[in-house]
Amino acid sequence: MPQLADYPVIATGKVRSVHAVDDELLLFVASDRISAYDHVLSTPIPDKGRVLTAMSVFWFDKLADLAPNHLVAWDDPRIPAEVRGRALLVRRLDMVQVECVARGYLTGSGMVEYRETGSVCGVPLPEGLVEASELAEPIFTPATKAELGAHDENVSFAHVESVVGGALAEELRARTLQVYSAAREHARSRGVVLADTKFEFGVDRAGTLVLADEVLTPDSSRYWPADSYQAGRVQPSFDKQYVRDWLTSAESGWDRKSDAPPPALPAEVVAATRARYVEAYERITGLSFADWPSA
Ligand SMILES: N#Cc1c(N)ncnc1-c1cnn(Cc2cccc(F)c2)c1
Repeated sequence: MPQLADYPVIATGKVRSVHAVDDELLLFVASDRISAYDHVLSTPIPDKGRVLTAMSVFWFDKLADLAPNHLVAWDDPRIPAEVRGRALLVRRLDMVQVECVARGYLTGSGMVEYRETGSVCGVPLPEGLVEASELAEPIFTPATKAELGAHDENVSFAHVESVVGGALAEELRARTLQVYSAAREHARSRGVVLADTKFEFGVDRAGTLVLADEVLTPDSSRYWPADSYQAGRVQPSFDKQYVRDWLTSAESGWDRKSDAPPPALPAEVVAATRARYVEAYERITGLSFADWPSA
């Protein structure tokens, strides 16, 4: 049985990494680390990596007719036992260097840009929109990948065309909006608002556009509880609100405007956050997390 150390690291993020298995295959590993307020917290959330991996697998399968994806296997002897359940065997692609974001609601960096310019990524929007307003149609708001720790930079469609060419830019936009719309409809039927999401694509040897990275996880998307949705205020995050509320409470003793790193999370916040990740998975998939493989 292989060890994770046998597979050289080819990419690392705040909470995940990509390792080389052979010329054709990579191992995509999700950790239990959680980030909040642009900090990776010192306290892991048990099973977060497994829940997010299970969610990607569900969505890859659900959306396979709309978009070919890079998933090869999630339970395979080439996956080291130590990361079983939180690692995916994926095929190596030529990655497109554009963060493909779809937004059905106005929040985050989109809201900031709208307040300043009345548009997002050059897409003009109606006047009078407020925090968390639902958009009449979802919009493609691409970004360029920032260095580790910095925020991605929103760019225009014309910029994407200049980077990848007109045809591929149009295909990225069309596929991003198509997959977001299908996922959003399913999530809404399960009582969850999929406000926005970020896809990464690659191109295979045949020149086919392939959905890669993680997809439609709470780390790559904003999920809000539908029953408390109300435009005009910042919505509670389905998965991270307990962490955010504790970190900004007097109890934590932390000042998010300071340079100090966030304190360790209390056990009850960790447990409640783990439960929210499992709840998100089970509500969206209708499956039991207990059936998902583990180390
Ligand atoms: N997925 C995928 C993939 C693929 N199927 N083929 C080739 N390269 C990649 C690949 C390389 N880096 N990233 C982004 C990235 C950065 C940092 C950490 C991460 F986990 C992931 C994606």
